[in-house]
Amino acid sequence: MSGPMPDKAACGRQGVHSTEKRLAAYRGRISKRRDLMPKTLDGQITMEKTPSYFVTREAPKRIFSMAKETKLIVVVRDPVTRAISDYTQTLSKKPEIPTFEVLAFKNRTLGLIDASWSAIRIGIYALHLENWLQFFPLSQIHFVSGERLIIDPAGEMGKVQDFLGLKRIVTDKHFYFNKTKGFPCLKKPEDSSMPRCLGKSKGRTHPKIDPDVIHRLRKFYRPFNVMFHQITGEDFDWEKDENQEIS
Ligand SMILES: Nc1ncnc2c1ncn2[C@@H]1O[C@H](COP(=O)(O)OS(=O)(=O)O)[C@@H](OP(=O)(O)O)[C@H]1O
Repeated sequence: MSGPMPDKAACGRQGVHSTEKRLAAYRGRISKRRDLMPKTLDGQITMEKTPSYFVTREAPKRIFSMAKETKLIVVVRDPVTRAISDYTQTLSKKPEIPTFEVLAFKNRTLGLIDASWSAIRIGIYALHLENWLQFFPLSQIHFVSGERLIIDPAGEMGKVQDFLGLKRIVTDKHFYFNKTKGFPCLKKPEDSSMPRCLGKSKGRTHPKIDPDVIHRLRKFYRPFNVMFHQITGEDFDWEKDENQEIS
């Protein structure tokens, strides 16, 4: 950079000023976007789905300042399987990326996991949750088990409906299991006469990962899983298969 350096005070003022400007612009965008939304009528619930919010540092504060009574639903699955699923999705778009085994380590000889790799970082649920608990009480956050959502979709959906204070309308009779896909499908959604199953890009086959790497990852996640279990009071049963993915 060339030219005279601005003095510190000016730099500071400029920083505050531009932060305020950015915040004002952000609030403006949010309120404009909100004006475009249809009104929520009596008896309706407005829902928004952005998976990345759970791991976005600023999200809890922003959502809290917009509507502190918001109910939050987070779908979690075994973090090791989640990391492999995440990698599989990236691999499908960029086949040239290094192997999972290479990306997972900072130093493989020392067994040092690369926790800055997003596929791994996202699965440290306890840390992300602590960020949300600075603003929202645990009673406003509901966790859906990704594993149980596959084997017992009606049971998991029952708990979601209870959490939202809704009558249990979605039940067992709304689902059937698609053996080819390995996932449940909705028998007949309201807006169609056809069943609705997961799209083509879901349920991709995961690459086979070196069992030693899975073992190392299990060890890495264990304390965070324990912490997550202690905070939520829920057991997600992720500790069964030492060297294997939980599907
Ligand atoms: N309804 C339901 N029940 C259980 N599991 C589900 C469901 N919907 C998505 N999935 C699985 O979640 C993984 C990521 O899915 P998505 O592609 O929708 O996620 S995202 O769009 O990237 O956020 C992906 O996991 P894998 O297929 O194992 O890699 C999806 O299959």
